[in-house]
Amino acid sequence: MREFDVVVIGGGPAGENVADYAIRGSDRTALIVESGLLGGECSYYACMPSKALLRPLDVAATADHLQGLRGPVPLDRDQLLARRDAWVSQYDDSGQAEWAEGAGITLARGRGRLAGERLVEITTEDGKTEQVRARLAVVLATGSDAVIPDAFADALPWTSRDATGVREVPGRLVVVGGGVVACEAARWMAALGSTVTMIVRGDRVLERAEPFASEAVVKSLRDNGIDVRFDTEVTAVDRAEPRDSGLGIPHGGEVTLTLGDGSTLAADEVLVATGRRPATSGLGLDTVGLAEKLDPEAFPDWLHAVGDVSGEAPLTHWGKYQGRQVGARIAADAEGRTLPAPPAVVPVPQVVFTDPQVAWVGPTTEEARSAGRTVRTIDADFASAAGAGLLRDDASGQARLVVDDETGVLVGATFVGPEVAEILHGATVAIVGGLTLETLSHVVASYPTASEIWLRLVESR
Ligand SMILES: Cc1cc2nc3c(=O)[nH]c(=O)nc-3n(C[C@H](O)[C@H](O)[C@H](O)COP(=O)(O)OP(=O)(O)OC[C@H]3O[C@@H](n4cnc5c(N)ncnc54)[C@H](O)[C@@H]3O)c2cc1C
Ligand SMILES: NC(=O)c1ccc[n+]([C@@H]2O[C@H](COP(=O)([O-])OP(=O)(O)OC[C@H]3O[C@@H](n4cnc5c(N)ncnc54)[C@H](O)[C@@H]3O)[C@@H](O)[C@H]2O)c1
Repeated sequence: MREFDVVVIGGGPAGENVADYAIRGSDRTALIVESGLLGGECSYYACMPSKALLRPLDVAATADHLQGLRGPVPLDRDQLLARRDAWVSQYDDSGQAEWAEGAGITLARGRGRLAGERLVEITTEDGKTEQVRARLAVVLATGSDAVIPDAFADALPWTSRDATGVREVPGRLVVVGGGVVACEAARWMAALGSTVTMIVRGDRVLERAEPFASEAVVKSLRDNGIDVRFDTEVTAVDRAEPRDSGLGIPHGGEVTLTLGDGSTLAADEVLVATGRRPATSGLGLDTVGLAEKLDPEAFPDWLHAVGDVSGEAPLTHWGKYQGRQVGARIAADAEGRTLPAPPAVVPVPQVVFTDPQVAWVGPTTEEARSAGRTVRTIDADFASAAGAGLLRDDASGQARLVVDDETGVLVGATFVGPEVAEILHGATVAIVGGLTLETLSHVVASYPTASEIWLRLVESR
């Protein structure tokens, strides 16, 4: 039986990081078991292709709103899809496999499952099985799967994989959901030529963001011709000849959706963007006495979970952080070292690549108050900073800080506006560092950059 110090099931960003950090600079060994493409959902079907499709749209929207340039910038659909294909390396993971080899990580192609204490069974595509033993640790890093509500299952709807991997653009597309996938995908699908209707069961999109962020995104989706319908549910779905026609190609004939008020809506494809669930099925958790719903508290000391499967924030950067933390801990334990304690607060940042962009870190006002904190908010018009106004002629948006009322310490921040993705990190640094507004008043941003929004915020305190 082959033995490794660390065996990781799942080679997405979280799994790659944990393997790397557990062995780097040592003679320890690590195995990653991967059933799909090394690099995971993020690299081929999620973050990378979606952002490859969205970035040119951002640049075009900016160019269309800059006096001195003659717009509108035309979109070249084939070239946009070719850009996506380049960013997913034509769905070829040999570059990632080379990286793993260079990092000293062994790769096993196949599906992994626990088969007892420190044991992992690998089943290859041709049905062969092999058991391997982990001397130090087994790490679950299998990611998450798209949730498809029962009413949609027989219609073989598109999931985010098809939207990011789009090859044939459906004429009429219904997007179900009002979360991050729905808002981002509606945007690039409309730009590619679909007539998009968004069906949102609640009364706002981006439920976890500050309400002003949701409002700004809805306005822009509507300005881009997207029909956003709130408080609407789908009660039945019928499809002519559903078939598995392949990634990014409509999965059959016309789809008819029956809505809560009894009306119907016809479309050429329906994209289900109703959340994701940790990929724990078939992982053999029962072989070590664990339930399929992961409870890391119940884990034996040799077992860990990182990334989406852990049930924590389903974001690549968070999974990578977990991977670095767990990997470093495995290395430190093996070497008898003690790691420095992490900071008291490590908040999760999130960027939504809509137009305007939405970026936040830490709790929103409502989240902080429901958690029993006494906080106050400080708001500023995003365009009030000269550098923000210079980004594009129609620059607008809002910035909000959530501040502990007693101590003046920053606990959360939200930015809505062009390019705010790149402003967010300052807020994350300030929160991890426990900075007060008083200290932030000495943090000088260059003129004229959009970062001067911090000055406007601090001045309003
Ligand atoms: C459309 C979309 C866009 C997104 N955009 C962003 C973004 O811009 N920024 C961001 O931070 N996050 C984004 N996310 C979220 C991000 O994709 C995930 O948080 C991230 O991929 C999680 O990484 P992971 O390593 O936990 O899992 P994954 O990336 O899902 O990787 C898990 C890997 O495990 C493999 N696997 C599963 N089961 C087994 C098994 N039993 N044996 C062997 N291998 C197995 C899978 O094949 C896969 O390769 C997006 C998600 C979607 C759906
Ligand atoms: N830019 C980014 O960082 C980025 C981009 C895309 C996805 N992601 C990550 O991927 C995760 C999954 O994204 P998502 O948009 O699928 O999930 P989500 O949790 O963000 O949103 C799900 C949406 O579907 C709705 N919904 C849930 N069940 C439903 C049902 N049965 N019928 C109708 N509507 C229903 C919810 O009300 C919500 O509006 C997110 O949590 C996000 O962290 C991140």
